[in-house]
Amino acid sequence: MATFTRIAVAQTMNQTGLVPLFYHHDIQIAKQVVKACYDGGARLLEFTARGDFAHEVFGQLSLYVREELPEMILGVGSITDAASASLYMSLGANFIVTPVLREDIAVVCNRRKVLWSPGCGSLTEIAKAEELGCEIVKLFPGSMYGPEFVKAIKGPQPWTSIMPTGGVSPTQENLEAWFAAGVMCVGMGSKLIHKKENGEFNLIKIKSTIQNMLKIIKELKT
Ligand SMILES: O=C[C@H](O)COP(=O)(O)O
Repeated sequence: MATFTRIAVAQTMNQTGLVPLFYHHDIQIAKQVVKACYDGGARLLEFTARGDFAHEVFGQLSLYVREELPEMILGVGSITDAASASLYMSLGANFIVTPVLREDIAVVCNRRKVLWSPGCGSLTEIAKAEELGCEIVKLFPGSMYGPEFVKAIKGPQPWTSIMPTGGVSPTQENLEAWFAAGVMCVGMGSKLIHKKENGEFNLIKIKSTIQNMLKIIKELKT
């Protein structure tokens, strides 16, 4: 089960403002990426459960994080049904991210008091998610909507906490636009979890990009 409460997860999302996300089928490589993110200062990580046997990799990763990086809050993404959400919570997921809003997922996560963040793309979906107990909605795909969409939502609903994901980039300009619009944090995958020309993850660049981003986000949040 989760080792962090949903309140602790939400607070860390708010404090650090960043949720890196990635998937890899090889546990050794997955561990290296998580460690690089941790060394860069990230304290949340979403493992996107997109491959066959992803739950087996996640289970091992979850044990690794508990033993070696106990301050890291490991969650899971790309969850599309309640059974998968339950499986990953049993494997230690501290938060559940989903590409779409589904009531069955809300029910099983609320039952275990695990934070869940559903992909939403309209004010109606956001309102429904909040009625179901959602603390932080994922605006997905973020770049298709953009910071102006967030500003428009925060007008009538200043209480809404938003995490754009999909197409978010680590540049100062992009981060400034999102945080000025009022997002709580950003989710970031391909533009952060860099690969080298040979296809291997560039762990040094991942670490330095996160260090740099966290500085920028901290300034934008103060
Ligand atoms: O839900 C996850 C997104 O597909 C990640 O998008 P990204 O790789 O553009 O950050």
